Amino acid sequence: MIHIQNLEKSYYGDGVVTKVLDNVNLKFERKDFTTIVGPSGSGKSTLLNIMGTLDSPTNGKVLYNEEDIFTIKNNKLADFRFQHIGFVFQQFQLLPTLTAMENILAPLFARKTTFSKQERVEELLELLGLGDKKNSLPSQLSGGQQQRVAIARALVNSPKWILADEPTGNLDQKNGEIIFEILQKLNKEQGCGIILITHDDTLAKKSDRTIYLTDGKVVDDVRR
Ligand SMILES: Nc1ncnc2c1ncn2[C@@H]1O[C@H](COP(=O)(O)OP(=O)(O)OP(=O)(O)O)[C@@H](O)[C@H]1O
Repeated sequence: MIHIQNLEKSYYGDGVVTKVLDNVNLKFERKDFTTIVGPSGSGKSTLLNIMGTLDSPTNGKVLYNEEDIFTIKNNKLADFRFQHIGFVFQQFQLLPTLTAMENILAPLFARKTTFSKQERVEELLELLGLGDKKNSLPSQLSGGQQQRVAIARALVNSPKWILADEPTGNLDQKNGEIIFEILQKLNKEQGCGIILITHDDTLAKKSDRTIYLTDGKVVDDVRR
């Protein structure tokens, strides 16, 4: 479970304080596919980045199974992220000079694993329908295929959570739906908790729960 308590994020500049997140309190369970929606600038990415330890709050706590992630020492934070969280972004963020297979393996570089890296990458390529693309460079792949490589990379260490910031934002509707269905399957069949930001209302309505943010505040929380 992820438990967010009294979360606040403010930016200070030119003598002005901008409150981007205002007293956010939420609990997330791994069984749910949760979407976060809201107008541009409402604080969605800031919230997800803080939940993923990519940014820090001004006040408040983020607990993973009761552990306050902002008390974890900096040198241990990368390990925490590696074990618990897979990130997926709108811009895919693949390394352009590495093949699909090498991109998927990148998070395991210089890490010892209890599983065979080669077997894991083959399994993921198969799962995401990329079996024939393992030696392709990102530039040789379509947007949908690049996003599937990015999802495989996020999954390589079997994280408990996937945090996805508009993963379908750069894709056409059909590819957006394919990506959404892959994430849905991961949630329902492998118990991977999904928290996904989207501007697409149709996709949001297909999720188990939608959190609505406006001006940094949770204004609605709908379960289906
Ligand atoms: N480093 C920063 N310094 C100052 N203000 C910032 C900084 N990062 C974000 N903000 C502000 O915080 C607010 C929330 O930004 P955020 O990216 O979280 O919104 P969002 O809901 O994800 O928007 P979008 O849908 O456009 O991606 C915005 O008003 C933005 O300008």
